Amino acid sequence: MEHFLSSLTFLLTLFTPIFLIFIPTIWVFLHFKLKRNLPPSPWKFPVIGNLHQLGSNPHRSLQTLSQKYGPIMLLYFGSIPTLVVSSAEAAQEILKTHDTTFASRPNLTIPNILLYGCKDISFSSYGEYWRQLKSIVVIHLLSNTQVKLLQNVREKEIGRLIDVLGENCGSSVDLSALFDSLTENIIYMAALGKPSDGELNKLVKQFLDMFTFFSVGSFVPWLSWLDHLTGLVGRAKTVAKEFDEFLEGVIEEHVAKKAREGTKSNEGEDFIDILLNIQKDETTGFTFERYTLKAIILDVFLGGMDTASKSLEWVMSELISHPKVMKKLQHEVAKIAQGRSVLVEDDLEKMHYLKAVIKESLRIHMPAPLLVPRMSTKDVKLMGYDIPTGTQVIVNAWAIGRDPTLWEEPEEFRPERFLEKTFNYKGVHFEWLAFGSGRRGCPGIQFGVAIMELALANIVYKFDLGLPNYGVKHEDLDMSEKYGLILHKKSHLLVTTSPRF
Ligand code: HEM
Repeated sequence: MEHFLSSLTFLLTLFTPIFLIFIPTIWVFLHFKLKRNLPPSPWKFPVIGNLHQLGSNPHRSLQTLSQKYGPIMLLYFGSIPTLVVSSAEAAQEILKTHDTTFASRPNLTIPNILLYGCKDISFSSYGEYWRQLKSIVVIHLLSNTQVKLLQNVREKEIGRLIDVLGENCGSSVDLSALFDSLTENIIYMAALGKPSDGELNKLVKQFLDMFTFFSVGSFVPWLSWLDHLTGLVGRAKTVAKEFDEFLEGVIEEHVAKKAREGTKSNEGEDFIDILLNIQKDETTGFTFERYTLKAIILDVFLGGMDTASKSLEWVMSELISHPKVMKKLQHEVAKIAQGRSVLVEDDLEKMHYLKAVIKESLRIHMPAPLLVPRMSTKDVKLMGYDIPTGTQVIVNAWAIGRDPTLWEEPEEFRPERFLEKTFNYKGVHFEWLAFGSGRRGCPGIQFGVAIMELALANIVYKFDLGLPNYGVKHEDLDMSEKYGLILHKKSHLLVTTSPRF
């Protein structure tokens, strides 16, 4: 009995403090958790959360879910709480009012491996490192002046595309593939100072493809070993190593050339030259390592490669499906060309309808329909809801671009609506977010738009475009989408061309 009592006393002495500390803590935790006003959520499965609800076209599935749960909803991508925003008002809260709180990026497996531990601009966390990189890119690589300096590269490559179309008049040509080569060539020349070749193309394609693979570890961290088991991590490491060796080679070539020729003038310098200059110049205030330089170049491929070409593919498909719009556009460009054989960049300023056509196409077919995911870095109150730190945020810009409360007959391709609106590309109008907005907004707008406008103007000026005679009417052109790194057409756009003069 005495032994029993002493054991009891011992247990009470041990557990009483534990109860006294833990029970109130658990109570406080539950109280606040239950009291937190979280956004509405659909029912979720254990482990995978709501991932099964994303389907093959997440922008569409999320739009459908938002029609039921509202413009701010909380989903779980595996164990990662993910806020999905589908109205212009909510997007403004994220991208403007609370921009700094949502300016970080989630930690994802593939970008981590491919981009030197996310040491690039697109995926690095918000902070001083990212700020420096973004300034370098905005001031030195993608500024208006720099984009203007690349005018001859664009004109040459677009001239080549026009020649191919001219040589193939009457036969079926794969316009999607031609747009891909056009942007590839321009990006390679701008970034590396050399034209594309088969090997490099293969490498870049492998690199971009890696971003489309699903990594379990990004969403269910305790299952990250599965990414090793499936070979995903191994494959990503191989691609990263091959690309790194390639970039090292190109950078060394640039260093050797500079040592041979000295710095005569800045003319004709590519992005690697410019970055090497900044790295050497102590007065710029930027110090960075070799891996940062390589990560920036990779970002140029990542951000620039498919965005402009797939946007051109969509806009041309819309024009072929809407002959009246095509005629109106051809009328505008012909009036400005006044019989000259080619249109140059100075002509573009006056082409208001052309700009409206491109904006309308970007509204319906946003290349990055869900922008790039962001992450909250502190607790914040958003439109009455409590959003905890570490929540991933997805802005469904595609759904906002088709919101019937913002756009009359949103499914209709009607460029005229952009003649009435004074929308620019900079993301200050939250109902149209093709390039994102705020601190993490796209720095490549001028670069991308310059390619699209000049290519489109010259193609429609020189040629009438039709569909190969397979019995498909222009209004029945297949417009199905394929979701990927960039939203593109499921089937390539095959066309026939005939000269207009
Ligand atoms: C039609 C052309 C393009 C479209 C539609 C486009 C669209 C976008 C979008 C939607 C974002 C995410 C913005 C956000 O999260 O708010 C983005 C980010 C970015 N884009 Fe573009 N882009 C285009 C061209 C380019 C080009 C040509 C480059 C570079 C050469 C580029 C480089 C980047 C980079 C580096 C970021 C990440 C910015 C950051 O995280 O701070 N983009 N782009």
